Amino acid sequence: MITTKDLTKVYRSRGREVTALHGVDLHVREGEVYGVVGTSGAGKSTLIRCVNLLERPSSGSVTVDGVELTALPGGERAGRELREARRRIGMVFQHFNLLSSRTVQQNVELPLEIIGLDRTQRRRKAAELLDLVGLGDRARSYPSQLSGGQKQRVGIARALAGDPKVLLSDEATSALDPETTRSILKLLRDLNQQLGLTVLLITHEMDVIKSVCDSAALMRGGRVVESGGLTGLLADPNSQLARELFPLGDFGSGHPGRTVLEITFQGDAPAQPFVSQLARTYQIDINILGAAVETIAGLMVGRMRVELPGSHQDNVVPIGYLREQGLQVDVLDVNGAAA
Ligand SMILES: Nc1ncnc2c1ncn2[C@@H]1O[C@H](COP(=O)(O)OP(=O)(O)OP(=O)(O)O)[C@@H](O)[C@H]1O
Repeated sequence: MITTKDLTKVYRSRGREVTALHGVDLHVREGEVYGVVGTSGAGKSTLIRCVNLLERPSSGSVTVDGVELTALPGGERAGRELREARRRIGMVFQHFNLLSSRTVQQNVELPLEIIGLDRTQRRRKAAELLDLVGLGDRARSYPSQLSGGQKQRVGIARALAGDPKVLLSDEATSALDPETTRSILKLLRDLNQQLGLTVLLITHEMDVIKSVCDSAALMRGGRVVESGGLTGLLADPNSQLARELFPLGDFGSGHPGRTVLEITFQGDAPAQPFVSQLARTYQIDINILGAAVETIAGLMVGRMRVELPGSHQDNVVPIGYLREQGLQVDVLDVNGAAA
């Protein structure tokens, strides 16, 4: 649904050049919630602004819903085709960007006025959208009379006015408290499911990725350093995103002459029995160094670090047994890294 190829953005101001994006390839599938995470200055805002061409990339291409936006004419002012394509891309902002002199309903009607809908159609559509975001009873309020979460709901209703297939969210929950953040993320998830909306969001919070995203990309220094579906990333022992999403903590790394395993299980895989089954089957003492269970992307994921007597070679058969149970098993070296 959204593809960027070799996207590069160089800002030039007062003789200085900053390369904010270095050849970014991103692929967001239809109907998924995709999160881009990274620390400040990683290039997230630049990336999301390049996706709807609020910012013109220096090179590379952006395709949304089959239309290559970067191939459409438009310099300082967007041409008609680009404006049409943008209408199918909604955007929500960290600071809501509502007009304070307009009521909630008038804010939602604004993009409908630009499209040229008449008054009756605008009213009907705005009322539907406000109902959808749970603010049907606040149509006549002004933004200053609303809480942060309610303002963001108005921002979301406005973003949906052009019946977009794609919603871009630029740190939509960063200005909100944790409980309001949860309710806005739930709303985004509900809209994704009810309307089949594809959502691309940027955030600096791993919790946002964990609670709402199907896929994620990690950005650093203007580059995507890792990306993929969350379940796949969690099964990858070398994934840095997975470690940040699901930190195991410092459980220690065992003793020389013993083997440390990291066991990851997902969904319905039994959390406990495999350790006792393994101990019984092979008559070995198993030392549990640590364990954690979390719900990520709606899926229960667990990880356990255990220590077995003997070297890796001595434990080839028990390790094979665990893998036969459908468990992801990684043998850690003495420093705790996957061998
Ligand atoms: N308009 C601009 N002119 C010059 N440099 C810019 C401009 N916008 C962003 N930059 C620079 O580009 C780099 C990436 O910035 P960007 O805002 O995309 O990162 P970010 O990951 O969104 O960070 P943050 O979360 O702090 O907004 C930074 O070095 C920033 O200083």
